[in-house]
Amino acid sequence: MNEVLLNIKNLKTSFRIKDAHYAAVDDVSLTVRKNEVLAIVGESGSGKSAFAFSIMGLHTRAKIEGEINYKGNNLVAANPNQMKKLRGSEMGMIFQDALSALNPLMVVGAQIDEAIFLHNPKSSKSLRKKQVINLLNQVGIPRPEKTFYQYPHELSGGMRQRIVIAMAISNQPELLIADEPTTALDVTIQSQILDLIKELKETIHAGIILITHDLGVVAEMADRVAVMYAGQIVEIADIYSLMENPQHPYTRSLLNSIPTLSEVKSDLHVIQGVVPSLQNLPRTGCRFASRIPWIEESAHEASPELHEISTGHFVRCTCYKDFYFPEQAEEELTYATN
Ligand SMILES: Nc1ncnc2c1ncn2[C@@H]1O[C@H](COP(=O)(O)OP(=O)(O)OP(=O)(O)O)[C@@H](O)[C@H]1O
Repeated sequence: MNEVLLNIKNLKTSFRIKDAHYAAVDDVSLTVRKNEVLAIVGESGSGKSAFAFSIMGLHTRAKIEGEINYKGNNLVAANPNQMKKLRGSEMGMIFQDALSALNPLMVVGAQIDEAIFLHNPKSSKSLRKKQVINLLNQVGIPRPEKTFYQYPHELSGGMRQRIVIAMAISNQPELLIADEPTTALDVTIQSQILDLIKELKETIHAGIILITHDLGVVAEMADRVAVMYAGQIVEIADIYSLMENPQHPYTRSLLNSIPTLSEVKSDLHVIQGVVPSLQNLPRTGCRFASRIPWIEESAHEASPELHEISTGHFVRCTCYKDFYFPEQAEEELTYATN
């Protein structure tokens, strides 16, 4: 098995709202190995970005507790300068919105050049130019020499996202975080960008955290998957176990929402509702209980833990054992009486 790159223990990221702190990431523990893609999935508001920003040291006002051990150093204790050095060199991030991640007043080649220069100030200009052209080639830019001198607004959304990826990998990061890297793109471009990220895993052997709300993307990309709900991991497993044997009601609902060509999926088997706002998150008991009110209260644990149901496959709370979709019970009843 590949070496552990990131070992996160009991991470808690809280934001101050009025007079109190509220945890958007609440007691998350996980590892990321070299050469693996760990996908983090969950609906909007489940805490995925807050988690990613905590690792990269990008929160300015949040209170961060727990440990983020990266190659043996706890990043929670690192100062802003140390984090700045790590970002863009050993750790790269691909943001959702390429346009706001790029400087509109600078040609894209110069922006990638700057990323390289920042971490290799002794490298010569001509060598850096060659590196930029190589990177542009690597991310599939058709005419790198021309694109070097173009401004972000002159490029399409897909091309801009490739530039952001080129910047993120310019110093061969060991850890790459991609936060919804394809959300803003159309389907064809989306699959090209995903292929590119897959290729990066092969070529730079980075550990990759891929954040998405799209389980279709996960199925295509991930080695392991962590499902987040209301700031907590509710299920974590390797991709096969998660897809073949999802257990947590939330994971089962998310999977049912993926349309497939071979199967007509029932809308009825998708749990309705949204993640509560930060101030309204239930902090005791099963956080998902209010979305599955038809499940007996006694099925939930008072303080839900992650249970290992098979090697490396963990599920939070005992409610998964008694869970059913209400219409499923009705369908089964109809079938039995016909
Ligand atoms: N700076 C902040 N101050 C206060 N609350 C915040 C802040 N950033 C995020 N939150 C809240 O924390 C919770 C988690 O947000 P986060 O952006 O991490 O979710 P997400 O799963 O990444 O969602 P999305 O897919 O929409 O990006 C949300 O309730 C959000 O409103």
